[in-house]
Amino acid sequence: MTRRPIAITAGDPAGIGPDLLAALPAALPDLPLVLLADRDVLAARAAALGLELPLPEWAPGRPAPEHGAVLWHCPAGATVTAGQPDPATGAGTLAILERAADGCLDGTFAAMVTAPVAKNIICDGADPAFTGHTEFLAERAGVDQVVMMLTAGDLRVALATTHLPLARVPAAITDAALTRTLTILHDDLRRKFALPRPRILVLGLNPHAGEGGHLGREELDVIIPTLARLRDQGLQLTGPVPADTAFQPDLLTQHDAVLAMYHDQGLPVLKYAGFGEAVNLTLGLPFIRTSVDHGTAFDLAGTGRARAGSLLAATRLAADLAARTEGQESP
Ligand SMILES: NC(=O)c1ccc[n+]([C@@H]2O[C@H](COP(=O)([O-])OP(=O)(O)OC[C@H]3O[C@@H](n4cnc5c(N)ncnc54)[C@H](O)[C@@H]3O)[C@@H](O)[C@H]2O)c1
Ligand SMILES: N[C@H](C(=O)O)[C@H](O)COP(=O)(O)O
Repeated sequence: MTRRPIAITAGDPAGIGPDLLAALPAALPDLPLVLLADRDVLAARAAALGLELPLPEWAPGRPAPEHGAVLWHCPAGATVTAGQPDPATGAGTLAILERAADGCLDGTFAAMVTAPVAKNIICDGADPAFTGHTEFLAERAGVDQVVMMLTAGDLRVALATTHLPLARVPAAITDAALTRTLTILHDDLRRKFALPRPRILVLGLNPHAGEGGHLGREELDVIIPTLARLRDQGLQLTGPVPADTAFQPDLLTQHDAVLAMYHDQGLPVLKYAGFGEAVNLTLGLPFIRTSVDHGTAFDLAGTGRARAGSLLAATRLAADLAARTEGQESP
């Protein structure tokens, strides 16, 4: 088990993040956790849910807990009402992400786990260019490319493009970007998941993987030649295969991960298979970051009906990965 604490970020203070954080200390008493949240928001949500939550407070410079949870108070920046998002809290939400990422970069934290943010609320209140944790953390860590991968049981789905308007996806699938994505995916499956020769199933972009060029040329012009070159370098790649028939048990059991070309090609299948228990990971960062598979669910904030399964799974996976990769040059 990791001795350094894991940072857990609260996400949008009006969403279900604080509900889930309030339940975490009792659910995972053995793990050292630093919860980054507004103390009043967390206390109010715990009270609404009938949870006991007297958490010791922590701040950088103080001894980190070896087990159990502590709170790093991070002001929300506005009065918070559960279920009513407010762009005035956007800057506070981003400041939490910065603190967690910087703590991972300087070695204070073994990993970070994120509860959901609302991208539009951050765009409206703090940073119009914000598109998601994935891209934000890549920039904060100074890396040019990362890979979003979600896991649900044995199913792993990674994405070649993330939070991009659909109209801009084809142009983003270039030889350089695909090469980088597949290299990161291959390396992280080896290092983080102990798969010495990962087998990756790559989807086409167009219906029927382009039907020999009659339904789109991206397969012929970019994906097929890139995969051929990477196979020559030793990567085990199948495809590009038509996305509509790729998610069948026979094919999936022969592969360790699927690479989808865009967000809504891969994630609906993954979330159908495991919504509520799945975990989102960012590969290619110089630290471990996991997250929930769901959004802010403003309709459920403060009601007690938010399920905590995905946050628990994300926290356990972060702890396992931290223990597994401790001592490696880059996790
Ligand atoms: N990890 C993240 O930060 C993340 C992930 C996805 C979406 N989002 C953001 O969340 C916001 C809302 O997105 P959305 O409405 O598409 O998705 P959502 O996941 O918030 O909600 C979709 C449906 O699932 C339900 N649901 C979600 N989480 C649940 C839980 N833990 N337990 C029980 N039911 C749950 C909701 O009540 C809703 O009916 C958007 O602004 C989006 O940007 C953030
Ligand atoms: N694409 C993710 C999903 O659908 O679950 C979600 O938007 C979160 O992405 P970030 O971790 O980049 O915020």
